[in-house]
Amino acid sequence: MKIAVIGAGAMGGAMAEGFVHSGRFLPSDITVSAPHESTLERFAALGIRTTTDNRHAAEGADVVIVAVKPWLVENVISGIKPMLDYSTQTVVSVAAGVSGDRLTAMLAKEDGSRPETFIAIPNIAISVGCSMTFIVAVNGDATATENIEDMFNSVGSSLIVDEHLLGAGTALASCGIAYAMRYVRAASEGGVELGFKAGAARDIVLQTVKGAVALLQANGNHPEAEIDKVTTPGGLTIRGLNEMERAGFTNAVIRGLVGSK
Ligand SMILES: NC(=O)C1=CN([C@@H]2O[C@H](COP(=O)(O)OP(=O)(O)OC[C@H]3O[C@@H](n4cnc5c(N)ncnc54)[C@H](OP(=O)(O)O)[C@@H]3O)[C@@H](O)[C@H]2O)C=CC1
Ligand SMILES: O=C(O)[C@@H]1CCC=N1
Repeated sequence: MKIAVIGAGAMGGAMAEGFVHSGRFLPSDITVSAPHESTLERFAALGIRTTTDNRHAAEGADVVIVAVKPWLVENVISGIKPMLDYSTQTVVSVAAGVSGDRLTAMLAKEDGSRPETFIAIPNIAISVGCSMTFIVAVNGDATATENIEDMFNSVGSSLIVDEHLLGAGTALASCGIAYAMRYVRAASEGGVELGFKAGAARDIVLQTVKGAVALLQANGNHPEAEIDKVTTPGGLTIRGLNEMERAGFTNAVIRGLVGSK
């Protein structure tokens, strides 16, 4: 499968790197485009094909991924639309907040034809094969949907959702990875105040978070059931948890998620 990634910033770049590191795709099967040569150099160093011409990138690709800022999607699509072959090429937008209806309108040709079209919202861990990606089949038959799902499953997990859940998914997983990292930062800073050097505190927090994830994935328990095993009655953990809640921990997380939807 040949993939064109239009836009080589944080997300486009992470996707290109992830696809190559997955081992599923040859670097030469990926083409990345961006307006500035300087943006493209690090991809060329990985053997990825690069170009400053979006049309050239899209030419011959089975899947064209649009990974520019939301307000540039229309312009980018109108630039490549005349040479897209809708009978063979699938278009995927990763732009947050650009609806399926808008994409369909942007992509429609004068004869009314439209390509297999998807919205996919990954998160930045796609670069290391650990994305949580939400996929909406805007106009996708079963085979195309399977292909797109397969492509994103090669770089993490994916979930097909109705479009009305996309904002929630974006907040929880794509913005959410930043929120998880903010917890890591906060806990690391706490670790320094408690006496560890910064690097050691970070490593300790990462191993602790890894342990929490591994436990929950292994037994499928609700987090509170695992927390109950840690909170020795009258012990230390419940004092810490209650202090965190007094400072608004759960409320702050939920407000952050709802605020980013
Ligand atoms: N960052 C994230 O975690 C996530 C982002 N997204 C979505 O991904 C999209 C990109 O976001 P992000 O990567 O963060 O943004 P960035 O600003 O990091 O990247 C945008 C990229 O687009 C390139 N670009 C600008 N204009 C054009 C053009 N006309 N043709 C081709 N490329 C162009 C820029 O090139 P240059 O550098 O040369 O100027 C840059 O490489 C957004 O729509 C966002 O909603 C979705 C999920 C998560
Ligand atoms: O902050 C943003 O708008 C993008 C979309 C989701 C994650 N980053």
